[in-house]
Amino acid sequence: MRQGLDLELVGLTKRYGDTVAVDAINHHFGSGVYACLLGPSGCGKSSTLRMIAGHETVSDGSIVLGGSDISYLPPAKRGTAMMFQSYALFPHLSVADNVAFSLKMKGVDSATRRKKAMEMLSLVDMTQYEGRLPSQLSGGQQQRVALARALITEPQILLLDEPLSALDPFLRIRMRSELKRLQRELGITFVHVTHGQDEALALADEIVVMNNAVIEQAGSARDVFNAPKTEFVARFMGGHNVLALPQGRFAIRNDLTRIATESGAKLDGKVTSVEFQGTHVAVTVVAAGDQDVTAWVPEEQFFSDPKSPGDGVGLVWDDQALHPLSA
Ligand SMILES: Nc1ncnc2c1ncn2[C@@H]1O[C@H](COP(=O)(O)OP(=O)(O)OP(=O)(O)O)[C@@H](O)[C@H]1O
Repeated sequence: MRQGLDLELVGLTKRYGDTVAVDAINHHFGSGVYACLLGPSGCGKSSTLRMIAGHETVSDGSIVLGGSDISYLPPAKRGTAMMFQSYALFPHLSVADNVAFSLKMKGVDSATRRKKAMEMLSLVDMTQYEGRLPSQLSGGQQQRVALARALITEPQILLLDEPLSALDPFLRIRMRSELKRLQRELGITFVHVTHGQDEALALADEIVVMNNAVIEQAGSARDVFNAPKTEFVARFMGGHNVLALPQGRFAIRNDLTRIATESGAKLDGKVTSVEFQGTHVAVTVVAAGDQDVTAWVPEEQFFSDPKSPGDGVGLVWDDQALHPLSA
């Protein structure tokens, strides 16, 4: 395992003409974390990643790796490596030559290149495909080659831009656990851009949620999911209701919102939809103030007292489950 370095973004800004794509963000990535930059399309995730990689110029602010300002270094001198969404493999080069490519550019001799490329291919379990061309590989295999190619430079930080988006759902879940394994084995920092909440929750030690060019919230996956600070984060992470109550606005998890079985409901409403989801039933209620509130009722409990659209119901929760929202 390599000794990692901390990565710091200080007032990092990206402007394209009049568009502010990244607006003076500050963040500290501890060494050896798996971090996900999560947010909707256009929020500035890729611009942030590309600035860290050096594929996009910094408009303002700086990128500091292990105490050194790398904002103006060329990509190959930063200690970072990037894996692209499209993998960007060279179609005319074999798997082994694709992986060894950056070493060739650096003038490393062919025996050392080959040895190193085979080590990297072994890391991603692809040694037997070393002689194939990219077009002779499946999407998942191409992705492994792209990973090996990025890792051969021994980066401190691996940057991944939507690395799983081209894979089918089954393979995506498999590759996701492989990424996590690789990161653990190498002990380096991974910064992974995604717009998938499930992907971020499954992978990340730390989730950085971006919206409109700024960081809305950052923290451990568990904290960001369990205690969203803004309405945007609560809605974007999913699995939450946003409640407007006399004492303010709050987020509460759907599974901690319950249908009252006796009197004492905190909100009354009418069922508008009932969806069976396997382990639970999602019961959506329109409550006072025309707000939609969804309770995930464990399936056995639901079927012992089923509800249908049009039924009047009460909603209850423990007040400790409410998280005040700042915006
Ligand atoms: N080269 C460019 N020239 C002009 N505007 C750009 C350029 N690249 C990105 N933008 C704009 O900057 C904003 C942020 O884009 P960015 O690609 O960083 O977002 P994103 O969160 O990665 O989105 P996506 O998930 O769709 O890739 C968007 O409004 C986008 O239109």
